[in-house]
Amino acid sequence: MHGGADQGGSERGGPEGGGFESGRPESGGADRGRPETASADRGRPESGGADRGRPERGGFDRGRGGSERGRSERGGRDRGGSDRGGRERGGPPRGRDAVDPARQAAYDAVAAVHRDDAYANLVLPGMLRDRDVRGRDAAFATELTYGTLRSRGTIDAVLTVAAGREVDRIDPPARDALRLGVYQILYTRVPPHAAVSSTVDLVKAVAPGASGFANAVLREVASRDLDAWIEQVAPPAETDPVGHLSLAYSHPQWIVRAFQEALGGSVDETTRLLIEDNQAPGVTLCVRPGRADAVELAEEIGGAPGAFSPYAVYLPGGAPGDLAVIRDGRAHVQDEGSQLVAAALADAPIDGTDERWLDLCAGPGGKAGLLAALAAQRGAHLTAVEVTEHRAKLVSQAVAGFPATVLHTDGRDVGKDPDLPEEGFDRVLVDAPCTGLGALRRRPEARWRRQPSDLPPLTRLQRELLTAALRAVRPGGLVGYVTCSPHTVETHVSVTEGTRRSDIAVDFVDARPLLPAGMPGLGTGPTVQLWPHRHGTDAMFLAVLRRTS
Ligand SMILES: C[S@@+](CC[C@H](N)C(=O)[O-])C[C@H]1O[C@@H](n2cnc3c(N)ncnc32)[C@H](O)[C@@H]1O
Repeated sequence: MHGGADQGGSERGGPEGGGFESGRPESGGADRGRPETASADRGRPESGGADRGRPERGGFDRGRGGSERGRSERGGRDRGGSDRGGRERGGPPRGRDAVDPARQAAYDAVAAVHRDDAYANLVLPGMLRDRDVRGRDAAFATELTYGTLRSRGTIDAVLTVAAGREVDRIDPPARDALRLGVYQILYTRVPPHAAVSSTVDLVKAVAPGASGFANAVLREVASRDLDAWIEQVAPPAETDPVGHLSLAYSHPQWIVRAFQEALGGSVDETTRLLIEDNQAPGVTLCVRPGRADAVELAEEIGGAPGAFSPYAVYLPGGAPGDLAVIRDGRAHVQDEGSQLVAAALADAPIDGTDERWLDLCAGPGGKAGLLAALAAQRGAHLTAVEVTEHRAKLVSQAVAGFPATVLHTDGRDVGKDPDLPEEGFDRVLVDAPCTGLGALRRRPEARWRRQPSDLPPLTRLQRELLTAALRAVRPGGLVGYVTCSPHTVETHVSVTEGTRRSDIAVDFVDARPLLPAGMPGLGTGPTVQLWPHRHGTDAMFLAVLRRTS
């Protein structure tokens, strides 16, 4: 379960640290017909990306091993040839040293994700560090890893046709190497012959005997461009829009359907969202009020103040962990949407006392860090609850020095735990565990791991936590229900069901005026749904409820 500020994901080609939402890279590159997003005109480092949500292509015009060696391509076996065992015609397997370190690292990371259920954003930085892969090589390895994982749906459909067999009938090492090769051919500026020969080298190292097969398959892939392949493998947009978008923009169909429903059925907006999901997001800091100022910090580090959140600073580049401002607790890494929903709850008008704030799902502490800083300025105290021990420790670090108490307990224990009394709080945040479908751009493999079957247990928990929050807030107090998923079952349905099952009466507060004036695309209220393609933020949902009895 993840969401909110727990969105690691360095795509910066280097080890990262020092934040709750680590590394959000910027990317450059071709941008054919990419719809404008809010981020494009507000000083955030631009993310490039070609049509179809292709990840960046700029900069990586590289051949095999980082330099084109002018190798003439050897013909391999026919596509029908063996992809396992046997000795290659070109001589003995050449081993790992024939593979350049960037591609080897990308392969190892992709293989670890598929073989061991690893997370790319966790496994890759360590590999790059341990192998001393840096600079452009690290950036290349990162692009290959993230791009291949994101684009897996499209890549596998192409591979199935080019190989003449289902991808799960290709041995896993050869399959992952081929995926990396297809990605390079169809999505990057790596010259096709270099992508083919470097991938064949990789296959020789990881799947000896399959290189002839790989050579034939990749040459077939290289015979067409991405648009031509999509025309071939995707169903027609006119008769099957969801199926088409799913193949063209590499998202599972159930996720495309959920996005389209949350966007009121608009195919155009869904397309723009999917494209944005395939971009590497930039890094945003959240300054902690009272300790730093966003405009001053932006000047200090050469970044840009956020377009919407008064606490946001867009990072120009480099690893946020290197920044003194993060090390000394003046700021943390946090998506701007996460900042906005936390600040909206803190700023919502309230009658009566306003001293006891509660964050019922606080780990790893992104929103708690902001709320605790605001509480300090406003004479309030934050209680931050987290059920997972190691996350509770992260919350303690996030709120250190602020008026805050961290409870390592179950948020549903309101009324049972003496530190969580019923009617004991003026403002309560429920940043509920969710599918994280609103932050897919940060975790390249997440879209393939998540399943519709994840929804029932999550929505049950969401409703239980919301009813616990309603018990915890005093009459007249406010509850903010937040998810970093736009799936309507986790947003509107969970709020409606959670409040219906509680015998506590509530009114919806219009959340739109709680967001910065002039913020576009906030809908008809009273809830708010933020979107990557509209606001440049994660797809955060916010409902604000006032307890009336
Ligand atoms: C979406 S994340 C919260 C992100 C956090 N608010 C932030 O901004 O960093 C949800 C958190 O709720 C925690 N959680 C799950 N079930 C819980 C429960 N029953 N009580 C308290 N916390 C819970 C998860 O461990 C996870 O850390």
